Amino acid sequence: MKIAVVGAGALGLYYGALLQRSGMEVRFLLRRDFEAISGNGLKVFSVNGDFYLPHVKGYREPQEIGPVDLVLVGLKSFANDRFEDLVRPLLGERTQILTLQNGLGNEEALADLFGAERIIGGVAFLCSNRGEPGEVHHLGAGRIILGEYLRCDNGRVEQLSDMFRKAGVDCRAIDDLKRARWEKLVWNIPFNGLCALLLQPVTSLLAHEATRTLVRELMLEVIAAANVQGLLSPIPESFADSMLEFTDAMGEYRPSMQIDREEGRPLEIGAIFTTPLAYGMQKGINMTRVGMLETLLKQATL
Ligand SMILES: NC(=O)C1=CN([C@@H]2O[C@H](COP(=O)(O)OP(=O)(O)OC[C@H]3O[C@@H](n4cnc5c(N)ncnc54)[C@H](OP(=O)(O)O)[C@@H]3O)[C@@H](O)[C@H]2O)C=CC1
Ligand SMILES: CC(C)(CO)C(=O)C(=O)O
Repeated sequence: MKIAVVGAGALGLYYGALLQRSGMEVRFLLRRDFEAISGNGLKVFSVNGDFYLPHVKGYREPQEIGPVDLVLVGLKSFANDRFEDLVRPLLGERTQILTLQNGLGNEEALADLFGAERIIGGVAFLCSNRGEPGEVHHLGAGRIILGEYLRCDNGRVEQLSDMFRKAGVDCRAIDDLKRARWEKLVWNIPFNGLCALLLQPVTSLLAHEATRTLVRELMLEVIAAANVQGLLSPIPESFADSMLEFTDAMGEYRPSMQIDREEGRPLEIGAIFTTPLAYGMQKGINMTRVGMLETLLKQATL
């Protein structure tokens, strides 16, 4: 399988490197890291063992890559307005597009431009950061769940899961991508939002009764909005408690949105807050606390 990685940052470089190491032909669309990677290859520092790829195919323009079998999208969602320029030149008649971005609306944006039947979504439970040009740091986790954007035959998602598993990624196919996306938001909305706002790690929120309660209330709002979206099965309220326990075990973790704010980068407020709020409103659910958090984040990053 010939794969193009569009959005070759913390997530795209990490998964792309694993796929190349397992024998796939991977072509990376590079910007900041073009010279470093084209000249000296890619170093992966990983909790599962470091490795080095001396020869990596890097390109500055998608036209130089041409049509591939799979486009792996790892852009931050605020760059989705570049889909047309960056993805179109990579498409052949049967090219599949897999987005591993966080939040809602990414599959829809790709489907509107390139056709819904091409689109596959993946929810990545990964902690990776960029390093110096030519380096990526995998700090933990890495599991992916994959689902079709249109609910139909799951065959090709099973094949992609198999490809990721052969590359060493814990990966499985699921029937309800929409449910998986909302489940991830149950974590991302309170923790990414509050940690980015306060510039404090998850432990600060969990240590105090009042902020722990606020996190849980935000989670319950997200679950209520999720459960009117036509999921195959509802998300139980107990999911909020399991997410709190999961986070208790994470220690001083700083969510990606907090790191982005600390480093002065734009935040993915649209995909993680604005679009879920709109989907809730369309079905009559007003997530008031989530709306307040969205407003505060926008104010804080003006
Ligand atoms: N990192 C993680 O652990 C996880 C990330 N995610 C999600 O994955 C997505 C990607 O996140 P992450 O990898 O952390 O983000 P990064 O900012 O590290 O990577 C984004 C990449 O996109 C590239 N890019 C942006 N615009 C262009 C363009 N016009 N042309 C070419 N390349 C471009 C950037 O280029 P340049 O090199 O020039 O900066 C960068 O390499 C997000 O939606 C995030 O929420 C989900 C789970 C975990
Ligand atoms: C759930 C978690 C911690 C890992 O994927 C995450 O999504 C993040 O840091 O943004």
